Amino acid sequence: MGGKVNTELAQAAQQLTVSTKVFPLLFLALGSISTLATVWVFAAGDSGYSVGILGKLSVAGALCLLGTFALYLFQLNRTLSHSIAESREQDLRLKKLGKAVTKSGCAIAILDGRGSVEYINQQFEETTGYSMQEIIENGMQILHPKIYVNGHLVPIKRTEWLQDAWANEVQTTRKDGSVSWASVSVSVVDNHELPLASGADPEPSSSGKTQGYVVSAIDISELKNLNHEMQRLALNDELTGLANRRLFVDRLEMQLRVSRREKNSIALLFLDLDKFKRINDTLGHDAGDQLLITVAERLKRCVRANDTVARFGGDEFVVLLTDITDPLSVTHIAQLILASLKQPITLNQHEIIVSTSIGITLAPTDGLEAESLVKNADLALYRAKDQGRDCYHYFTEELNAQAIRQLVLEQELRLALNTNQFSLAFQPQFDFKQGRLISVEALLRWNHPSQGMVFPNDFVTVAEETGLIVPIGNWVLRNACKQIRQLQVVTGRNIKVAVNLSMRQFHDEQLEDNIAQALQYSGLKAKYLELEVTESMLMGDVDMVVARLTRLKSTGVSIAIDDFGSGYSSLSYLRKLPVDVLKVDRAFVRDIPEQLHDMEITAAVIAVAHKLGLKVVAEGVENIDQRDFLMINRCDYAQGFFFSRPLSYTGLNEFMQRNECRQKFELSIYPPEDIAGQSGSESWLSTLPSNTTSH
Ligand SMILES: Nc1nc2c(ncn2[C@@H]2O[C@@H]3COP(=O)(O)O[C@H]4[C@@H](O)[C@H](n5cnc6c(=O)[nH]c(N)nc65)O[C@@H]4COP(=O)(O)O[C@H]3[C@H]2O)c(=O)[nH]1
Repeated sequence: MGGKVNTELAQAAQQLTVSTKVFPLLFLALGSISTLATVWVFAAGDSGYSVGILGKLSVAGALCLLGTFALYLFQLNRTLSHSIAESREQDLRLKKLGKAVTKSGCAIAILDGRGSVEYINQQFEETTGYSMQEIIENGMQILHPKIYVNGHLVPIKRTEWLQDAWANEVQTTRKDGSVSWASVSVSVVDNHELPLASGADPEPSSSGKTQGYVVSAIDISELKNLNHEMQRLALNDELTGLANRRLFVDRLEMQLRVSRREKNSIALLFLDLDKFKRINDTLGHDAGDQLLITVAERLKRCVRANDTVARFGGDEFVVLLTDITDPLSVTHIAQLILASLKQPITLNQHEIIVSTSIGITLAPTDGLEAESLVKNADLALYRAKDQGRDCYHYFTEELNAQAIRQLVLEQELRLALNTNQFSLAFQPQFDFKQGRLISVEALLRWNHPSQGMVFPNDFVTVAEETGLIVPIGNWVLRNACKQIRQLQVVTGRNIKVAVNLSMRQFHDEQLEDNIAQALQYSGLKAKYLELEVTESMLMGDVDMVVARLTRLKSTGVSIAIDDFGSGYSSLSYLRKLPVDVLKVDRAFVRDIPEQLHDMEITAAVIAVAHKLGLKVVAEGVENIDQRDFLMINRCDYAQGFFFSRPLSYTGLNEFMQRNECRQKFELSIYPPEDIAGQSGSESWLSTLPSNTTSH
């Protein structure tokens, strides 16, 4: 705008110059014409005529002269009025500009060509807390301005920012010592931008000499704080304040670059609290949170300030140890962590002790990529857990090979499901009182194209981890119901079938629908289907478990607890659960009669289960002593190699046909009141075949 005003002023000045040059020329021309006319008249010699002409010419000249003068005055007046109007307008504009600067919401400072402050506006004073006088006297450096350079806050050099179009986010310190942030921009004022003196020519921009600087700043402290908070939330774990996975991986990548450059090692420790879920479920989430906070604090105390402790979520923590010179120091820190976390923690007035498992990997020895190192440490952690928890384990190539094998297994399992490679084996369960087969347990088999028969213990864990167990489990459910219903029709006997549920299936919201569909599709009545859940699946929030079991039972099926005794549930906990059958874990039956302790436990479990109105199945009965012990202790049902190995559908059919008459006979020799003290005696059971085509 200033430039336009200057141009207009220059034009007016030029007009005035032109007018003042034209007037004397006109005057001279007219004077010359009248003089020439007079000379010519005198030369002609006719004085009377000449005087007359001369007089007329003189009058004409005088009139012309007057006219021209009047015209000149008119022109001059117009130019002057125009200039006055323009200068008023410019004055007004300048006033407006001045007001805009003084009252601006931006903090504005005007500096002279040497960078000394000449003026700051009201907003500048309010934002910084300094008066104009203080800023003029001390300069901008009193604000301790800093900017980010390569991720670090550094003071701004004076020469750095006093240049045209400089713009940056600047951190300053207010008079009260608080820190603020401003978005600052600088404009240079050249001399050609200043109002021009009358008649002066505007100079080209390049040759303009710096007359001063205008610095304008907008306070962005709030925005910056918000940004900082968002960044904190994005990079830090909200609960513990530790780095989160993103920040950790960033730091890991940075440290990998440093370690490559400086040729030193780093270590990554992956931690998982043992049985954290149980603490969370029993003491509540607030206690769980408190525990995680305490663990975070303890971990920080175990490492140096420049090491990183992060929380990946849940109860997973990761520690990055840098600049390792002695590999033993990593073991030492792992031991320190194990010991530190094992110190008692008070939660909700309960003193608890947590242990942890740690997986360790080293770079560059085990890998050079952040992603693979995290994976390595995770694999090593799994191995530490497998080894009984509360310990650390280093990553090895064997672990890696095992992980690859699992990946292959996962792909093979998917193929197996789509190409019908699964089949079922059925292991009979006998009723001691009736002396007959009353039920079978359906057991999954995988007919691997190259490895032959594969047993569930070799693939169920991977199927569970990958979630494939859900479709595989549904396949088992449908086929078990279908084949047993078929067998019921063929043999005319309404035997039951027990199907194993996996953890994932148990929590699958579709399970009830899948059960209903399997029953409907097969025509099997719900009362002939039993679901086996393991003790470990029932751990946790008792109300939730009861609700889940109640929903399952509403489909009409019965529920058995498999491997009872291997977990941590008490018999009093059991009382609350709507279950029908207890299966005593094979581990207790195995050492009967050698282990007195196991015999006592088994007898106690049977007695209490009966008190709770539950039936008891003993698993893994392999010999006559075990059978007799169980009979004497009034166990209801038995299953094991002593009676029959798992059989194919055809094998089971044959088995049932063969034993029909014998079972009738055996019924009569088993009056419950006669069995006390009969351990080791011969009975109908010893006549059952212990060798049949097994599956
Ligand atoms: N040493 C010994 N073993 C005996 C004896 N009697 C039976 N067994 C074996 O013990 C296992 C009994 O099944 P489980 O405890 O439910 O244990 C099962 C069950 O937890 C799981 N499983 C089997 N089928 C399925 C299934 O369809 N779904 C799920 N989720 N898991 C299954 O795999 C486990 C192992 O199954 P299998 O290899 O078929 O092994 C079977 C069976 O062959 C005995 O007298 N001595």
